[in-house]
Amino acid sequence: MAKHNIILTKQGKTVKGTIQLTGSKSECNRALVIGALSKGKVKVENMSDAADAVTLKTILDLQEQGVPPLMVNTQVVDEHGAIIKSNGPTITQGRTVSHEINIGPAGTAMRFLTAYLPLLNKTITLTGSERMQQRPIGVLVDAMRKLGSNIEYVKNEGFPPIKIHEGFAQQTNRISIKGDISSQYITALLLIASSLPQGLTLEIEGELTSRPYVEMTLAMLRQAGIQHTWDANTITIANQIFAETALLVEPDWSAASYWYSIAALSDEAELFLPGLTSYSLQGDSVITELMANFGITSVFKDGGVYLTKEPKPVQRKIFDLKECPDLAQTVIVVCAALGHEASFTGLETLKIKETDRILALQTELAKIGVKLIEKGQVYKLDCSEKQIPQRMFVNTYDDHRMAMAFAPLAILIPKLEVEDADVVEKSYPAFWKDLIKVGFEVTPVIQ
Ligand SMILES: O=C(O)C1=C[C@@H](OP(=O)(O)O)[C@@H](O)[C@H](O)C1
Ligand SMILES: C=C(OP(=O)(O)O)C(=O)O
Repeated sequence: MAKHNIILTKQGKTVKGTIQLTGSKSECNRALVIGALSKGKVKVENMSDAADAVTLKTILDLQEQGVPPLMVNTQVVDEHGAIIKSNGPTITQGRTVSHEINIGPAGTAMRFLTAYLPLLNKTITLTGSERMQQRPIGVLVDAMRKLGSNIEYVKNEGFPPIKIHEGFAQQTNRISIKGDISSQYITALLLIASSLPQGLTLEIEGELTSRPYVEMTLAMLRQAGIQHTWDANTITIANQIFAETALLVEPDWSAASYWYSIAALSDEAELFLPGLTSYSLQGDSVITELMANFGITSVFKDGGVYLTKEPKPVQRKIFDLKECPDLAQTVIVVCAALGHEASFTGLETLKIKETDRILALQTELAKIGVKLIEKGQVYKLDCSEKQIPQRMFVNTYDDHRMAMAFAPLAILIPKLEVEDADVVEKSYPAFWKDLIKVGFEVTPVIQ
């Protein structure tokens, strides 16, 4: 697909406005899977516009209607394996041996479907973008195999695509799972736990990364009528039925983080983000505390949050981002732009996200003369050669957060060109339109 670049400019260093953010991709993806598992008893309110959530909804809806998943990828083959029909929804003859779902770049959806689809007792191949095929899934596949699912790797051991064979019979109700690679594996298993005939006890081995996302899962399950116990490193969910209820998807705090960086790089800011609360299920609401270090005050009133900026010297030297990995780019770019030489921990999982985010940050920050130096578990910014150029080209590496974390630099850099502007659709499709609302100019680059 053709990539469209844009040039961002901003006159003046004041931002004022009201921005209605779309629903949280994380909450929405959970609500959609819970809705599907409950067979419609649990409704989803405030569906997110995030492309990843829309894709997941489309796939789940098609499954429910009994239509082959993502019809464009459906193939019907004869008994010798020859393709006799593909790309069509109306399959009336032949043996349907393989439906293929292509989840694109949606990591959370990939992981949730790896746990959910085996319960449907169909043979389905689950694949994703080129990058998705490099993002590990082995820990979750191993767990699903132990539970009783027959899954094989289509290309590389431990990575998508995977082929899920029909015929699931629960073999055990106790699984031990590594906690330090991705919390999404744990969430995926917790989501299906109450639908398993014997329920599930998960024992988390080692450290648990991205813990607030697991807490979000359990809180949403509880809202949907599913109880759990969590003692030390063991979470248990018995076989239970869902309550008749609705899950309300809150606005996305990860998306809000870019408004915090815009405020942090401005001289003056008055922004209102409706719908955000201080008691959010999203761990990324910690951005209010992180950005307080940069002089941003968050006041919760009128059903949302007001942000104001008061210039102040940044004191905090160490940021641990283990519980909020999606804020890493936001916070690191702001520190770099302000020349604040902080250290960061908890970045271990960044290398397996939409891109290797450490490498991407290092490459792009070098364009403003800033180094992000790895020292064991700690990353340190060296801003000694920082310089703000007149122009900068931001490579985005198919990563929405690279685009959105670097966009606020347009407040300091007169002409900021951002590669592949559509990349933001993954979680925040209205991002560029929202920037225009507060006075940014967004000009498409004619290629
Ligand atoms: O469960 C979720 O909704 C998510 C968990 C996190 O992933 P990891 O657990 O892999 O860190 C986060 O980075 C991702 O954007 C969304
Ligand atoms: C890591 C992310 O998403 P996912 O893992 O769902 O692709 C993200 O949104 O930053």
